[in-house]
Amino acid sequence: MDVIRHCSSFLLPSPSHAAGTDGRPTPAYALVVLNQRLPRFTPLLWEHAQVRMCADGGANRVYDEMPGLLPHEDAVAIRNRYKPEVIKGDMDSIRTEIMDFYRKLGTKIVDESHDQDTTDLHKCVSYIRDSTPELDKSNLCILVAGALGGRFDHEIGNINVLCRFSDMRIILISDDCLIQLLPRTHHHEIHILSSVEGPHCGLVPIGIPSKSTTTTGLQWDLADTEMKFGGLISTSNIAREETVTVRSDSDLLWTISIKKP
Ligand SMILES: Nc1ncnc2c1ncn2[C@@H]1O[C@H](COP(=O)(O)OP(=O)(O)OP(=O)(O)O)[C@@H](O)[C@H]1O
Ligand SMILES: Cc1ncc(C[n+]2csc(CCO)c2C)c(N)n1
Repeated sequence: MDVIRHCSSFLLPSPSHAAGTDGRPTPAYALVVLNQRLPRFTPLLWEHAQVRMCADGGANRVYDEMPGLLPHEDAVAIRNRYKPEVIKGDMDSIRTEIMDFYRKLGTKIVDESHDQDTTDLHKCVSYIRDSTPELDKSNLCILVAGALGGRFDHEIGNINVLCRFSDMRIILISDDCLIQLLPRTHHHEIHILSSVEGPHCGLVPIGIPSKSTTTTGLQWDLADTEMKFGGLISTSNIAREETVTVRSDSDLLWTISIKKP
């Protein structure tokens, strides 16, 4: 079975640091900003990304909160510089003046108010998959800012997007942690960047129980272990080694804490 290697180098500041540790190419990143308080490192994610989108009310957040994250720069200049390429959603949360502001700057607005069966994050991921020919999909990683904390129905809806697009690399990010899906179709090698993440982590079966999961590099490793809701799931685990490996017969969520500055 093929191995997928994971590394949170998008949390590191400079492109040279972010270029990977072993000569492998850095992924191409797309950023989706949701309607939640912006994580403090959103400007960094923005710089790493080749395409930046806002999900509906996420555009309010970029307009309102980006200047506060870059307090030494002029707010007007910040708002003009941090311009999403696309705003997509059912448009019931974005304020009219924000939509007008970004439209005038050239942002593409995609109104899908007719679709009340998929979330705005789902709509944005579909757009990135289907309407961004400039992005190299073989090496694409979608970073989602503001996906956690707040309303639980939104959080679980965001996690469901990981499952609905299980063949895409999508990472949900908050100030405190990140979450991604480890599909059962691959073995996984997770490079831990201990300067910015860990040690607290978790592995959780999603959808169906796992009959067998095996890991290395954790304080409480699993050895052909069963995991299920209502039984054992791995929370409050600790990443002990620079590389954590995971193999499982079912899709798992991997989560790791993000260090405070
Ligand atoms: N409190 C939250 N926690 C996590 N994600 C959120 C939260 N609020 C919004 N989001 C995410 O941001 C996206 C856009 O938010 P927005 O408020 O525009 O959604 P919405 O469609 O108006 O939701 P609703 O109608 O249920 O309030 C949502 O689809 C969701 O992915
Ligand atoms: C069974 C079921 N539950 C909830 C919704 C509502 N809903 C789900 S996604 C969405 C769009 C949010 O921007 C809305 C309103 C539905 N359609 N079907």
